[in-house]
This record gives sequence, structure tokens and C-alpha cells, in this order.
Amino acid sequence: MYKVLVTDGISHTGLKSLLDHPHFIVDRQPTLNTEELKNIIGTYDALIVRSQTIVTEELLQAADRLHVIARAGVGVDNIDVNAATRKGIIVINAPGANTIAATEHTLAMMLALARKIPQAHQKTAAGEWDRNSFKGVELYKKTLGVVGMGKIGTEVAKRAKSFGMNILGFDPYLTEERAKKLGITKAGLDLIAAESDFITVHTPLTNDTRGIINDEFLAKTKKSVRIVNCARGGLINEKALVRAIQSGHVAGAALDVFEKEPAADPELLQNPNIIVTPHLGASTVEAQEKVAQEVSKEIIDIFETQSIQHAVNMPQMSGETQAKLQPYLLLGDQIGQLVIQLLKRQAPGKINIHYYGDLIDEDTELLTRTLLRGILSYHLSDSVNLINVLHLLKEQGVSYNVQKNATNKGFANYMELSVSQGTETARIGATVLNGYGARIVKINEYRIDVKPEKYLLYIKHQDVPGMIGKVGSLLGDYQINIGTMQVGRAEIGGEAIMVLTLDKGLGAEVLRELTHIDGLEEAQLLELTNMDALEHGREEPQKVESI
Ligand SMILES: NC(=O)c1ccc[n+]([C@@H]2O[C@H](COP(=O)([O-])OP(=O)(O)OC[C@H]3O[C@@H](n4cnc5c(N)ncnc54)[C@H](O)[C@@H]3O)[C@@H](O)[C@H]2O)c1
Ligand SMILES: O=C(O)CC[C@@H](O)C(=O)O
Repeated sequence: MYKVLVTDGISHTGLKSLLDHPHFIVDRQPTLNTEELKNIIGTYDALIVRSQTIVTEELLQAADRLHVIARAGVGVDNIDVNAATRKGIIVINAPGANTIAATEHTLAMMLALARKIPQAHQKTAAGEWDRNSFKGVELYKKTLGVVGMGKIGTEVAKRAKSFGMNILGFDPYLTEERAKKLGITKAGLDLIAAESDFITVHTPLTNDTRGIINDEFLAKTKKSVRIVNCARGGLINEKALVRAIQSGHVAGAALDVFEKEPAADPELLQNPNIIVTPHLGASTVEAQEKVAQEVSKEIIDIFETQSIQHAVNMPQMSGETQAKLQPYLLLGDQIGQLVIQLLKRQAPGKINIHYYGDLIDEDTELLTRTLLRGILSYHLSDSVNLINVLHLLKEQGVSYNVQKNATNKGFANYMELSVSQGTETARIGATVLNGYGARIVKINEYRIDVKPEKYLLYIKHQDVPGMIGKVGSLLGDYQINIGTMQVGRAEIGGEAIMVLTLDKGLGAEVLRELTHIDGLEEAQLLELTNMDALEHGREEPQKVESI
């Protein structure tokens, strides 16, 4: 059973798939304080939060079992993602599930700002019939500057166009072609400042975007500009905004998000030209159901099938790419494990990965992480996973290099992994053969054809007659059944290797006896101890013996 802790107000209906699932226990605790959360987090496998719960490094230190943190929404700025990554915890979100809600809230705020609706409502509700103080402005034929043309920015732009607005869009990823298709103008920040009657921000809060609307920017804006922020507090420098409104340069602002939440600054909250909502952008029945549904489904997928779609600390890939890469991922983990054993269990110093043939057209980042995890897992066991593997490599001072090559090395797809320490290098080449499955086709400089199995006996020997018989007979004496046997040699009569798949493992005694055979130089049992786990998603510690 997996235990899931749900903090913050998350839609009950949206959590249904988790609540009904026989493998999950869901615990809803929306009112925990930091200390209470820290005291109980150690017993949970997954945590679902909205924006209120702050997931700090300190909290994560107590999260011994935590495998997934799910943000039922988009922004993950309430989660210390780096600390989660270091701990190997997957952080997922639900991008897109609240796009429409946030878009509609932005438009509602823009219209309310233009027509002073909250101010008019307040006075009218208080019994005053004032038809003179609330003359607004129209959106029609006005220019809207959209900073951040991602999902929400784009939807806002589309809807604002239907009001007859001219749209200027700024986003490093906005191409001329997409701008043209949307019927908007691709602009820089300076043009947005100079031309816009309304400006709305829709970027995440990053080092680059913090204070993107500041004194300097506001000084370049048109007089009477109106500003909307339904993205993240901190994108607008609040002090600068208040100054610009007080001076009469900026006509007003509509804010759903604040530098500090809950917002308390009276200069903002009591300013007659600023309208505010308490971070309600995503607060619709539909959006809340959808974010909860999406993260629930993904949590089930992660624990039940290891498929991850929306991790913010993992490479993203489509389901189609994931399905295509699946056989390579399994093989990648296996050759990662084997290559480090071939290096005689030394810690890796340098790792080289080469992809050839069909693989060069795929997004191989996840495959690379899988290979690297296979290597590191020998020494670090299950503390290494696809999330923290790059961090751990860096921490261990291990460098890795990935190259893609269009030549096919005789196979439709081929990957080669080499690991070095000092002057020693171990190398494995592998492929997935259409209709036949995974094969190891190279070990060091020797060509071979071996299907990866749980127990592989690797023997280095002189290429002399009788060697196969002697090895077979000794293993027979110990009741060790041989599944397959493959030999590879560089030249007749020179050095050669033999790789046998065995039905069971063998101990140091057998290995020692093998090395007593004349002409047999080295015998090593290579063991893939997580074969079952790889297929079913659990990992077990590894054990290897060699002589
Ligand atoms: N108020 C709410 O309740 C609410 C609800 C949903 C989302 N949000 C917030 O809205 C924002 C946008 O969400 P989204 O789903 O559209 O995200 P998104 O990732 O689809 O889009 C963000 C866009 O910002 C762009 N960007 C990044 N840095 C930039 C920069 N320096 N200048 C210009 N553009 C830059 C990116 O290229 C990207 O296209 C996020 O901050 C999100 O957290 C708020
Ligand atoms: O959970 C919320 O209500 C806030 C959501 C929003 O800020 C987001 O980034 O998705």
C-alpha cells in the first residue's frame, strides 16, 4: 500500500481515482502547520499540495519514504525542487489543467479594472447610487502587451483579440511564425512598454522575471497604462507599482498574486486604483477537479507502471517516445550495471555514451539517465534514481559525455557505453533487434551476441582447443546449468572471451576453480539483480562476485 498525504484544499471529486484505488491510502490533512507536517511526513510515499503548503529542504529531510510531490496546479515555487531532486523525489505538476481558469480570471480582472466594477459594486452595495465616479475605458482598439506567451498568455491573447484589441506578445520562445498564426505582433519589452494600454504578465517567477515590471520598465510605459498580474507575485515590484499609481502615471492595476501571500500591504490593498483577489486564478470547480484528477492519475501511474508525464525535475517526453524507448531503457539499465562490474567494481571516473542509428533521432535524455543510474546503482544502491542521478554524478566528480553518430555500426540501433577509471576501461555495446529483443553485441573489443540474463559468467581466456569443454564440465560438476554460451575473439589463437548465461549464480569457490583451468585468465560472475524489479518497478540491492 502507498500512503498519500493531501494538504491544502484539493477537490475531493478530483481525487476519486486515488481514493478508490486498492493500493493507495489517502490521508487528507488540510490544516496542518509546518511542525505537524514535519512530524508526519516520514510515513508517506506521496504528497499532494496546492500553493499553500511550503515544501522546504528541512521538511524533505524528514520525508524518508517520499517518492513523489504533486503540485495540483502549475507553479512549483512553493516547493524546493532542487532539494527534492537531491533526494531523488519526483516533483510533478498539472500544467494546462487550470489554464482556462487562469485565462478567464485574467480577462475578468482586466474588464473589472477597465470598468472599476469592484469599486462600483462596493459603493452600490453600501446604498449609494453614484453614476459619476466610475467612468471606465474600453478594451476595443486598445493595445494589450502580453509578457509570457505560454499556455495562459496565449489563451488570454486569443480572447483579447475577440474584444478587438491589438496584441503585442513577448516571450523568448515566441516565433514570428506562431505570432503570425495567432494574429499578434511579436515584440520586445521596450515596445510593449511604449505601446500598450494594458499589460498582463504570464511568466513563471524566475531570476530573470523577478521584478520584470519595475521602476525602469514603468518609466517607459504609456501614461494611463493598466497592469494585470494573475501569474506570480514578484513579477511586479509592488513598491514601484504603488509609486507609479500614486504619481498618476499608471491608471490602475489588477492583482491576483502578491510578493507575499496572504497579502497584507495596505498601500496595495486599500489603493482605490488597485483591484485585488486572493490568488483565485485557478479557483474554479472545473480547474480544481481537473488538477486533482491529473495528479491523482499520474501518482497511480508512477507507482503502478513507472510512467511519468509531468515531472518538473525529469526530462519530459511524449507517451509515444516513452513507448518507443521502453526496450532501450531496460537494456540501458542492464548494460549500466554490467559495465561497472566489468570495471571490477571500481568507482567510475569517466563515462562515455555513444548512440548510433535510429537512436540518434530520439530524445535520449531519459535513456542516458537510465544508463547512468545503472552504473551508479552498483555502489549507491537504490539511493540513486532517474531524478537525482545527474546530481549524484556531479557530487561524485564523475564526468560523462554523450555523442550521437549517424553511422549504424551494422545495427539499426546501437548504443555503446564505456566507463573508465585511471588507465582501465570497460565497454559494452548493445542493440535491440527487431523481433528478437535486447542483445549485448560487444564486450570490450570483442564481438558477441548475448541476451542479458540475471546471471552471466564472463570468462577471459586463451583461444585454445578444449576450453569450452573444460568450463562446461566444471560447471556441470557443480550442478550449474548453462543456458547459452557465446565466444568472441579478436584473432585466432589470441585472447578470447566466453559469456555464459546460467540458471543460477555461483560462488567464489567455483570462480577460483575456473581460474585454475590452463589458459583461463579471468572469471567473473556478472549479476543483474533487479531484472524482475525493472519490469515491475522495484529495485533490489546488487551483489557480485569475481575472481
Ligand atoms: N493565479 C493563479 O492562480 C495561476 C493559475 C495558473 C497559473 N498561474 C501562473 O501563471 C504563469 C503562467 O502559466 P502557464 O501555464 O501559462 O505557463 P507556461 O509555462 O505555459 O508559460 C510561461 C511562459 O513564460 C515564458 N517566459 C519565461 N521567462 C520569460 C521572460 N523572461 N520573458 C518573457 N517570457 C518568459 C516561457 O517561455 C513560457 O512560454 C505561471 O507563473 C503560473 O504559475 C497562476
Ligand atoms: O492552487 C492554486 O489555487 C494556485 C494555482 C496557481 O497558482 C498555479 O500556479 O497553478
